Formats: sequence, structure tokens, C-alpha cells
Amino acid sequence: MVRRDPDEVDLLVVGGGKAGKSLAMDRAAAGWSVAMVERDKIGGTCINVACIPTKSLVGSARTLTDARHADLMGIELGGEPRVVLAALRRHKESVVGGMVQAHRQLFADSGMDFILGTARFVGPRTVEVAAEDGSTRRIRGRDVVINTGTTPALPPLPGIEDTEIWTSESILRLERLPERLLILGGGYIGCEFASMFALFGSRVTLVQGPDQLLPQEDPDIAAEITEILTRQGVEVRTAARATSVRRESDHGSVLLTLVDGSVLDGDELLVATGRVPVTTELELDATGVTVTDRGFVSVDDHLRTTAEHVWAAGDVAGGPQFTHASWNDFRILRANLTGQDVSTEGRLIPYTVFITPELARVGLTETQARAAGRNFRVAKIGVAAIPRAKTLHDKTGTWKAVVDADTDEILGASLLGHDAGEVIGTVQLAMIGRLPYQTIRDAALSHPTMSEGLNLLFDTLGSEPHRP
Ligand SMILES: Cc1cc2nc3c(=O)[nH]c(=O)nc-3n(C[C@H](O)[C@H](O)[C@H](O)COP(=O)(O)OP(=O)(O)OC[C@H]3O[C@@H](n4cnc5c(N)ncnc54)[C@H](O)[C@@H]3O)c2cc1C
Ligand SMILES: NC(=O)c1ccc[n+]([C@@H]2O[C@H](COP(=O)([O-])OP(=O)(O)OC[C@H]3O[C@@H](n4cnc5c(N)ncnc54)[C@H](O)[C@@H]3O)[C@@H](O)[C@H]2O)c1
Repeated sequence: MVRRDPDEVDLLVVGGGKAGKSLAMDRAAAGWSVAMVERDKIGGTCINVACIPTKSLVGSARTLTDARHADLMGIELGGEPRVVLAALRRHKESVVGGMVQAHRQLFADSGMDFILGTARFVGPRTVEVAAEDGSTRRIRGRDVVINTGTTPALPPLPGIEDTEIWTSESILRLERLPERLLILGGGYIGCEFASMFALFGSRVTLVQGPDQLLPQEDPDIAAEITEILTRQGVEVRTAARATSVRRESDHGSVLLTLVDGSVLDGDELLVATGRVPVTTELELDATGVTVTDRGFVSVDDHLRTTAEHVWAAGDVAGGPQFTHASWNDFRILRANLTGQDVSTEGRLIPYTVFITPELARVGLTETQARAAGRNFRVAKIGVAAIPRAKTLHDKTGTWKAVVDADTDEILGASLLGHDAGEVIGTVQLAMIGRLPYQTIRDAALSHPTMSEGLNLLFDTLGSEPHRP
């Protein structure tokens, strides 16, 4: 049955990603009438097919690595540690399933109207929802938030449409652990899966179009990541453009031809060449929302779209594609919907690439500081100098920070090494507080922690006090 009269609500959320679900729960709990439409992933991309399952598996890869190196720590294990695929899948599914269940409950407790179905716009601030149960209904919001995220992009590679390949979603079904895994794309997803599957025991070949992995990073850091992955058994092919792909037979090898004529042969191919916004089926014209030339929803620095009272947040709004960025969008939207005036301008979004060991980043790289014409100094240490790393026999990596030579403020940091993602927050807070680097250098940080390495890092710039 199609109900033609739209249900009127204070807030309509289209797509239940991090920003949308947080806002829906928050406003419903505050007494607003709220409807949230989610196509199929209760809790959104991060929980179901992105951060949470991948980091659960990174945890497994690290447990395996620790077990392999247990003898270094004076521990003897019986037999060669190995992956048990069914148990690996159970581990991942229990983490994901637990979080999905918790979200179902949180949605219900908040009092929102949670609808599993696909929404498309049919008029100003109005969607028609084809619900999972077969019914159709129309909903109009006083305010509307679009939070439909992104989905894996497939490059226009001859043969790709006819070849069974994996994306970051299908690989997570863990149907098998391929002996030989090809990965196309050496960005966040490509590097994380390459490290993880190499540690699980696959022979991985990572094919990257540009001449370095993670092109947004400094070349010295990217080169060290290449070395780390190579030591883990990954064959890294940079400046390698693929020209076609095909399978030998239905279940045969996948063959990836490169521009130099060489042909790579694998059991599976993971395509990790970026993500595209989920906007094409939304019929955004009907609500007066325009998109950028890359298909993202056009927003201003308050996350307002081109239509009155229609907002967008998270990946689909074209900002940095991280869950914590989307969560920060929620805070901005909540403020702007409740009479405050908050923008995205100047916000600092860090990130961590969960290879093993991990790379954590905030602010400017050295390359970006140079390009911006900044007068800067670089602090740099090897992780091997940090006492905590010695106690763990985990001394791989380099820490770098860029500081303003005139003001002593920290402009950015690249921390590659054990638990770097836990340490970057300290640097970020110093940056938010506009502290001179000497404040961290001279702070008594607890020993022996990885954070203590920040004393050593900034010590490399000398012992002079900050002169305001
Ligand atoms: C493999 C992988 C690993 C990642 N790891 C990390 C990480 O470690 N840390 C990190 O910060 N980020 C990570 N990311 C990025 C992170 O997952 C995204 O930035 C984040 O999930 C984006 O959230 P969002 O709020 O934009 O919306 P999403 O969580 O993408 O939610 C959008 C929702 O909208 C729904 N939807 C779409 N169209 C419709 C429609 N027409 N009607 C109804 N519903 C609709 C979708 O089903 C989806 O649930 C990773 C991404 C991938 C792919
Ligand atoms: N730890 C994290 O926070 C995390 C983890 C995974 C993903 N993500 C998010 O997901 C987004 C998407 O990740 P991604 O790795 O798919 O995208 P990406 O843009 O980071 O990397 C894709 C890489 O593939 C290369 N490439 C594109 N087409 C190619 C081709 N035909 N042949 C060879 N190389 C090609 C690109 O040059 C690029 O370096 C990221 O922007 C990131 O924000 C975050």
C-alpha cells in the first residue's frame, strides 16, 4: 500500500551513518519527532563493513604476529600459530553482530521512528520510502539530513565488469584465505588489507597507480611503509597502471595486465581504488539539492546544502572520509539545528592507517608545509629510541613532526610505529590548544609509554625555551 499523504516530522534522516544515527537518537531523546531511513546496514558502513570488521581482523593479524614472535619475549607456544578461517569469521561477526544489536536497542530506546528501507526524494524535504517489508510511505521533515555515505568505486578497467572481483565489502565475508591475493590501489584500504592478509599468510601483490603508496604522505614515510609491507611479504608495485583484468576460467586465476605488459596472476583480486558518493539514486533534484562534479552533495561550511533546511553530513558531503569526521559533523549539525552557529572551518581531523605497525597523522606533512610556503623545522626520531618499543621488541617506524619556526607551534605530525594512533591525540590536543612544541618536550610524560617518545621527538629541536 502507498500512503500519499506524507508523515510530517521535525527531523528526517536519510541514511543511518555515524552523523545521521547520532543526530536521530539525540534529537528523538530530546523530544523531537524523528524518522530515520536506513537501506540495509543497521549502524551504518563503519560498523557493518568498514572500520569495525577490518580492525577486528587487524587485531587478529597482530595476535598472530605476536604469537610468531613470542619466543623473543621468553614465551614458548606449542606448534606454529595459524589462522583458523571459521574462527576468524566468528570473531569478526561477533564484534559486528554485537554492535548491530546494540544499535537496534539504542534506536528503539531513543524513541525515533527507525525505518529499514530505501529513500528517494519526491518533493521538497520529502522522501518516498520503499520499506523492507514491502510497504511504501512518504515522509516530510521540517529539517532533513542526508547521510548516505560512499560505496566502493570500480575503475574503468577493461574486463572488470565480467570478472568476479572482491571489494572491501565482499572480502570481509572471509569465504577463503587466498594463497595469492592481488590488490589494486595502494591507499588506506589497499595498504590495510595488504598488511593484514600478508600477516595471515597470503602472498600479496599490491598494485598502485601513482609512484608511491599513500600519495598524501611524505615520501620518506611512504618509502618506509613500502619496506615494512615488503618485509611482511607483500610485493609492492608502484607506478603500475593496470590495463585489463580477466579470469582464466570460472574459478581459475585472475589475471591483471599492467601497462608495461606484465601479467600478474592471483587467486583473488581486491579492488581498492577509492569510494564514490551514494547520491545517484536519491533524486536530489526533487528537493533542490545540487551535487559537485564528483557527485558529492554540495555543502557550505555549516553543512547546509543548496536547499533550505536540508543538510548533509559524513562521506556524502565530500569531506574527509572518516567515522570521526562524520561524528564531528553530527556535533556541528546538532549545534546549528538548535540555534547555535558552528562551522567546519579550521577543524583538525587526524587519522590512523591500520597497517602493522600503524601510521597516525594529524595536520600538515613536511611536503604540505613546504608547498604552503611555511617557515618550518622538522623533528624526527626512529621508534627504536623509545624505551617502550624496546621492551616490546617492536622498534619499527619513524616519528616526524613539523613545527612553525617563527611561533614554535606544531603544524603536524606523522607517527609510524607501535600504537601510534593512541599517541596522535596528544599532539592533536597540543595543536588545538596552540601550544608551543616545548610544552610537550618538557612535560614529564609517564615512563615507559609510547607517548613518552614525544619528549624525545621534540628534544631533537634543541633545548631552548619557547620565546613568545
Ligand atoms: C574498509 C574500510 C575501512 C575503514 N576504516 C576506517 C577506520 O579505521 N577509521 C575511520 O575513521 N574510517 C574508516 N573508514 C571510513 C568510514 O567507514 C567512513 O568514513 C564512515 O563510515 C562514513 O560514515 P557516514 O556517516 O558518511 O555514513 P555511512 O556509515 O556510510 O552510512 C550511510 C548509510 O546510508 C545508507 N543509505 C544509502 N543510500 C540510502 C537510501 N537511498 N536510503 C536509505 N539509506 C541509504 C547506507 O546503507 C548506509 O548505512 C573505512 C572505510 C572502509 C571502506
Ligand atoms: N584507517 C582509516 O581511517 C581508513 C581505512 C580505510 C578506508 N578509509 C577511508 O576510505 C576512503 C577510501 O579508501 P581507498 O583506499 O579506497 O581510497 P584511496 O583514495 O585512499 O586510495 C586509492 C588508491 O588507489 C589508486 N588508484 C586509483 N585507481 C587506480 C588504478 N586504476 N590502478 C591503480 N591504482 C589506482 C589511487 O591513486 C589511490 O592512491 C579513504 O579516503 C579513507 O578516508 C579510512
